[in-house]
Amino acid sequence: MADTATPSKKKATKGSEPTPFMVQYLGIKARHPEALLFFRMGDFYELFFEDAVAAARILDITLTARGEHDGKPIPMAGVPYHAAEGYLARLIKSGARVAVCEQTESPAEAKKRGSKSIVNRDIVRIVTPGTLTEDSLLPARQGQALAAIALARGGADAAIAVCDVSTGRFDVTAVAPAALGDALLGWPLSELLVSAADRDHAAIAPVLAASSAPVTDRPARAASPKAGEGLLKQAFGVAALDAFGDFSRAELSAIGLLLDYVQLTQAGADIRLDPPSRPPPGGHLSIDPATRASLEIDRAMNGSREGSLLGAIDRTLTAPGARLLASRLSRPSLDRDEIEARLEAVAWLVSASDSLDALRTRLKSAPDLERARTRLRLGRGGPRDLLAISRALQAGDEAAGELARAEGGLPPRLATAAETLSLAASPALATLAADLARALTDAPPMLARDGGFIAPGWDSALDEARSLRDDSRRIIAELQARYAAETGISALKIKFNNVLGYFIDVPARHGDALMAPPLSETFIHRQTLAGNVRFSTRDLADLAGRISRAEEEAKAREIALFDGFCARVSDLNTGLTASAQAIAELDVAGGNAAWAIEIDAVRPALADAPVFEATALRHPVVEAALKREGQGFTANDLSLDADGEAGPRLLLVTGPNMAGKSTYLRQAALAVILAQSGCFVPARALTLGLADRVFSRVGASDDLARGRSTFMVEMVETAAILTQATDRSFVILDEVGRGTSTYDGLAIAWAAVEHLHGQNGCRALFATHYHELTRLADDLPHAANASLRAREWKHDLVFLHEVQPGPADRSYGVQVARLAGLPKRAVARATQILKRLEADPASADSLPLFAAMTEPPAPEDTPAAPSAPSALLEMIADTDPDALTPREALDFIYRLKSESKKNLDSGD
Ligand SMILES: Nc1ncnc2c1ncn2[C@@H]1O[C@H](COP(=O)(O)OP(=O)(O)OP(=O)(O)O)[C@@H](O)[C@H]1O
Repeated sequence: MADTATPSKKKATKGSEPTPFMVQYLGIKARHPEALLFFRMGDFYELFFEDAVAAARILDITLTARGEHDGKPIPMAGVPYHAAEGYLARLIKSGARVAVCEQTESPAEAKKRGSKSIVNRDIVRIVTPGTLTEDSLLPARQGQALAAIALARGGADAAIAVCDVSTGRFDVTAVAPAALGDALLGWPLSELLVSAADRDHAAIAPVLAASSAPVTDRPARAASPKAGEGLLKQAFGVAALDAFGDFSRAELSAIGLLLDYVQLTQAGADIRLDPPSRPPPGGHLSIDPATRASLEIDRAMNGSREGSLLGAIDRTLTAPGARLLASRLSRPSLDRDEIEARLEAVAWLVSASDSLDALRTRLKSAPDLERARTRLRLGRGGPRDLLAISRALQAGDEAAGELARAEGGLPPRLATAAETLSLAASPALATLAADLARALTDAPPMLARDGGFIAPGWDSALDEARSLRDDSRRIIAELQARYAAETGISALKIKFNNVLGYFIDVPARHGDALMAPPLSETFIHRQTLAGNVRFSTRDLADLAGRISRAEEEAKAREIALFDGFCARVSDLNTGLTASAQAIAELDVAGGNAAWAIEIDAVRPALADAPVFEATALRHPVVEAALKREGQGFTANDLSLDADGEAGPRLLLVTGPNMAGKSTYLRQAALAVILAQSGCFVPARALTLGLADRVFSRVGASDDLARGRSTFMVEMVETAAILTQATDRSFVILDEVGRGTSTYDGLAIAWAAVEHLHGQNGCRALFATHYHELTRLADDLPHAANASLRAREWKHDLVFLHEVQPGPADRSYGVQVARLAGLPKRAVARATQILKRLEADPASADSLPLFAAMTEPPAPEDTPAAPSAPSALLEMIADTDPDALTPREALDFIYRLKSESKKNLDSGD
């Protein structure tokens, strides 16, 4: 219930003296002026002053006014407590942060301190984009990262600290200051912290400018290495940091910045993170944001997951598994042993399909253990989180059992995960899982205070309190029957409401009888309404007291049991973390195996040499899209070797528009990413020397938000590639130079190819429409040409999507334009111009080309009038699909194929 000390009209101040309520409000607000203050008043969170105006605008809720301050009305807006999460989500999404201020005592407690006392309140949490834990505010299948960056030794050293407060993950990495931006890549960043002292440093400013996540400034003192060390020791209850390894000053500074903020946003509550982990020695395959976007790794161009690589390959069944897969695809590995271990697990499951099916059936029922246990540790969990832990442990144990049953030895990854999940090997977790399964009801409420989640039979004190409560209810029913008999009023009822509590209710016409002796000795009048009169009795009051005491006792007992379980969860945190990770590991291996079987993918072979040798490689996303439309995908080979031995270092890819150049380029880059993430690849075979970076520059796109033109974006990205690619990198460049005039574009593309080939020395694919570039293959020792085949057939262009050695013969741009529906007149004119240009390139400068067309050109290449049906069409028309056996249908397809080949070969 709210206290009454709201800024009501009556209590409004006329002059400068604020009400006690206002003093409390302003005092709390002053502690976090940058956050919107959600001020708890009874069943609402109220916002005042500018906060109310901002929230009303963002949430589209009513802005009212309540009372006055400094002689002016106080703007006010409110959201119901029970629906607060949805409003919070919208505020956070709009970039706001919210300080949640709760009542820390009941109005009754406040009254005890004095009749005019107002209820004490305090901030319990600051909700920011990087510190969410609620399921409803977080995408289940995606992680979130709160990162802090810091410098030390005058900017000579740098470090990042990253955590996910919803799962407890905590990572610390020392990096070169120039590599700070790279080190942040691949994290699903939702908030970035920086110290005011570092903000303008040359190594930091560009990182902040490029950050896709909101940046939060923190005072310099929060980034002191000393403070970082202190917080780290305090958070993990250790006297010395030896257990975690050595930390540099920059690392401690980043840790300090991060932990201080976590503590601040949890309003000083204990920090609940897992011990800090360091990155693998080799680091990760680095993928910059432009490459990530153009390869559509976790998000398609339109921003959705569908159409992305992740969307196409994700077959995981649990939320932790989905998050692990997303993080692996975002930060593929550079560590050959690690990659082989992941691949080994997938390969084993691919070959043991019975175990795979059984494993996946078990994992299907595993809830999000990772986030559930973190919420419980943060004091934000509920009975449903306890149930999630019990069910996940159970499912994990069953999954481990399925693997243990399989014949032959398990690969190390699966064996370790199965061992971790086997409850027989972890008695404490086994007991916790069993206790929770017995103690909890099947569908417990979200919040512990709603009660009713402990099953009967678990706790005798609770059962006793409940039976007392239920008993009392039975006694009330008996009392009602007795009073009805004694008074002769059959309509007499015992009812309950929040104002009177339990009372006796009779129709108005019987009221007088109860108010007159002798009944008035028993019945005490409470209230007269239009149609009813209400009474109480001493017995009823006694009983009501017993019921409410029993109810309170039952509730308190349930809360105590809940707290007990939370403490056990906290004590078993290390084991639960390991279980959550093991479930994710099994789920990713199982999901990858299921996908590999489904789309016929193979295990990539890893090599020392910087090669990429693929047979029948496919593009997983384009193939899936074509399959949905009932069309097939043409697989292609590709052989590259940065050393120039097993194949060219750089391949120039030409071919008509729409022939499949971009697809060919991208599928190669995606194969590198898939393989180094530990996934199989859609090919018949792939041998890969690990790449340190993948770069992609595909298609032109404006970055209007940052005020850059298409061409500028293209050049900035190309520059990044030419300056950063090493001989271990893998680069795809598509139509670089297209965004400017022909000669400038050609010159830039030319120089880029030479640079990649001679300076960077990396494996590269370069798609271009500049035919002149194909000559480079003659001059550069490790460059070669390849092209995508297309055929003209009956005035139409047929794309074969097959890659062949050598440059494309011509570009077919005009034919593609016709396919796209350019008006016939324009197509005819384009053909005319093209012919002249081909005959005499110098004519581009001479007149009639750009003069208006006076005479329509002869429509020489407009499609012919419908010709006699081709043999192919006749064959199809003559066939009745329903009359064919499967075998005949297959034969028919072969005949169609051979007929179509005849047509194409004859150029018909
Ligand atoms: N190997 C393939 N097998 C089947 N269909 C393909 C294949 N490659 C590409 N396609 C189809 O062709 C379409 C165009 O491919 P893509 O964008 O790669 O062509 P492009 O040569 O790069 O075109 P442009 O030069 O106009 O950019 C794809 O959307 C896909 O539907």
